[in-house]
Amino acid sequence: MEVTLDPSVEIIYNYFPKLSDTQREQFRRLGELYPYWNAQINVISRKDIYSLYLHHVLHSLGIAKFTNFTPGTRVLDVGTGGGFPGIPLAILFPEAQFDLVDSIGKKIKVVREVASAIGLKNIAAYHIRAEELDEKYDFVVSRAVTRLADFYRWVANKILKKDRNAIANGILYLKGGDLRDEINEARLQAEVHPLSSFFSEAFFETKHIVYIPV
Ligand SMILES: C[S@@+](CC[C@H](N)C(=O)[O-])C[C@H]1O[C@@H](n2cnc3c(N)ncnc32)[C@H](O)[C@@H]1O
Repeated sequence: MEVTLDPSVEIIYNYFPKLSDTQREQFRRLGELYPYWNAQINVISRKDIYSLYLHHVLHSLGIAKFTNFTPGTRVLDVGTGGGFPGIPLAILFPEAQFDLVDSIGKKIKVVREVASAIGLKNIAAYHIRAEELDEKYDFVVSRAVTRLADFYRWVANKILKKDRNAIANGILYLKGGDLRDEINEARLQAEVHPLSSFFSEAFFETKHIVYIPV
């Protein structure tokens, strides 16, 4: 399906200038695959698909400006929807291993189709509720799923004890808006990092990464 995305994939290349040819091609292909799949199974609002690279791909990669994932790191993306933030992160960190889960099966179909079309080998996608998952990971990433207090209850027991990265294992949650109430409600020791310190576009002025070491 032909749609003109604004901005184009160049915004990803500009913020991540060291990508390999394979990674550049994988990011470019997302601009064809998501409009195609989204027309059949809604994973991004119809209007927002034009902002795929800014609102979805680059937003997901905010986590990669905050931390790297060393080879062998295991990452769980809870409530991944069509694959955000999991798919952009799996492209960027081909030697880390990503499990993407969602409670809606048809969204997982989109994740599998996109991952397979771009030859992503470091992803597995499962139709399962986060609370039912019985695995452990170095990091749990997520965007826009539920309030932090509930989220923490779902995933705190899924974090491996032994750290293998520069930052301690834990939760990396992409959030917008005022977070103080949510963090206080959850009684968590959380660090809030504004994405505007990594990206200059106005979209990121209200966006944050919440990092909760577990
Ligand atoms: C607003 S969407 C966000 C999707 C994606 N993370 C994104 O940012 O584009 C929230 C997603 O969380 C999923 N979800 C909600 N509760 C869940 C649970 N308990 N376990 C797994 N997925 C869940 C929903 O099915 C939905 O796809």
